[in-house]
Amino acid sequence: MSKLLKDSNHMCFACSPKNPIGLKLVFEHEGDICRASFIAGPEHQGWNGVMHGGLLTTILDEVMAQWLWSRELSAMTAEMTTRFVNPVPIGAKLTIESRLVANKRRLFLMEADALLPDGSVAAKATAKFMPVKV
Ligand SMILES: CCCCCCCCCCCC(=O)SCCNC(=O)CCNC(=O)[C@H](O)C(C)(C)COP(=O)(O)OP(=O)(O)OC[C@H]1O[C@@H](n2cnc3c(N)ncnc32)[C@H](O)[C@@H]1OP(=O)(O)O
Repeated sequence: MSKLLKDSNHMCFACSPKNPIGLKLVFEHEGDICRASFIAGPEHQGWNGVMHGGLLTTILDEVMAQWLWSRELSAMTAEMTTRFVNPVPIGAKLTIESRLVANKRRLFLMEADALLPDGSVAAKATAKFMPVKV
């Protein structure tokens, strides 16, 4: 296992429990799905009452990255697209799920969905991750 994967002092904005301004995401794995949840507070908004889209993209990115990390695959996001389908109200519990779509040559093609409490889609992302040495 890489040193990075074992490093308990990492300060990842999205996942480190030690980052004072971080999102402190926690992940669970079920079959081929990596899942996290997040409730945006007022400090996470862009438009009044609506979660900032850049932050939503950060979370989608992270949940895809964690799918790979959990399998000890070190890879960085090389490209990512987010489709914002519905606004995310402040205070609504989001469920974010990622999965591998394909492993083509050096690239991992990933996708992720952010779901609102009623199961409707808030946002969908696709991304290409490139393996890196850590
Ligand atoms: C405790 C820890 C917790 C773990 C905590 C986990 C934290 C996760 C964090 C979330 C994830 C992130 O945000 S990661 C951070 C954001 N991402 C980054 O900073 C990445 C910055 N970019 C890079 O470092 C680089 O560009 C790489 C590594 C992506 C690729 O560089 P490279 O390895 O030198 O590769 P390069 O020569 O450019 O390209 C190799 C081949 O791939 C192709 N290629 C390159 N990019 C693409 C692309 N987007 N789509 C298709 N093809 C591409 C090229 O054309 C080339 O084809 P050919 O000529 O071979 O045919």
